[in-house]
Amino acid sequence: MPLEGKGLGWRYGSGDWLFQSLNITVLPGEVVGLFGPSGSGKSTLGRLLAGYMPPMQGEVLVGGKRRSGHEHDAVQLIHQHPQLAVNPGWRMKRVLCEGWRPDDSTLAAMGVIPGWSDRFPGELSGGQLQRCCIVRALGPDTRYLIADEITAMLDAVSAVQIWHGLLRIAEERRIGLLVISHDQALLERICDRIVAEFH
Ligand SMILES: Nc1ncnc2c1ncn2[C@@H]1O[C@H](COP(=O)(O)OP(=O)(O)OP(=O)(O)O)[C@@H](O)[C@H]1O
Repeated sequence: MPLEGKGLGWRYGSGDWLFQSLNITVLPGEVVGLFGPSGSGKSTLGRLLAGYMPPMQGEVLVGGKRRSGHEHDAVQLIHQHPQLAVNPGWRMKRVLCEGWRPDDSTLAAMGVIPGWSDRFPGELSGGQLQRCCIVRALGPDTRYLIADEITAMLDAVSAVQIWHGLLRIAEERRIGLLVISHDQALLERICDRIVAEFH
């Protein structure tokens, strides 16, 4: 069941179109990089594919079926800043279990340790919190993950650990990844192919 954007178009308000007639496909288990100039609309495209907002033109299909605007199950989006993606007043055990009850192997693969359970998000580093956000998004219904600059703010060691764990899980579960990044070297290293321009 592919994730497909067909003929997608978006603009904010009455501004110029960020993109029109844009086609993109991610297959199960495929790692696709999305590279483009700053402000070209990569994050916007990610939000459309994840169902955060309905496209102004075109459609998003999962397994050939058109999705409505508010389904977040099969396609999950991970943001650059995990601090903005969690409730700061919840302890991590509650954050982690927001969508599903993570199994031990997923927690271990992403390096999430039990000692963090009673902490609040503000008591974890950015990299630790990002790992938790990734685990939270890897519920049993997840087929595609949109990773929007998910390691851009992390040190190289944390970034390598996160990609190592995530790519392993994605391969095992045949989850398709759309990796949005400014880091061309990273994309070349981890992606099966790179979509470098909007068309
Ligand atoms: N909510 C919004 N209202 C108005 N304009 C917006 C909104 N969100 C984004 N934009 C504008 O739309 C354009 C595309 O933004 P977007 O974040 O999708 O680009 P991007 O390619 O991901 O950029 P970057 O690589 O810098 O993160 C930018 O010019 C941005 O200022």
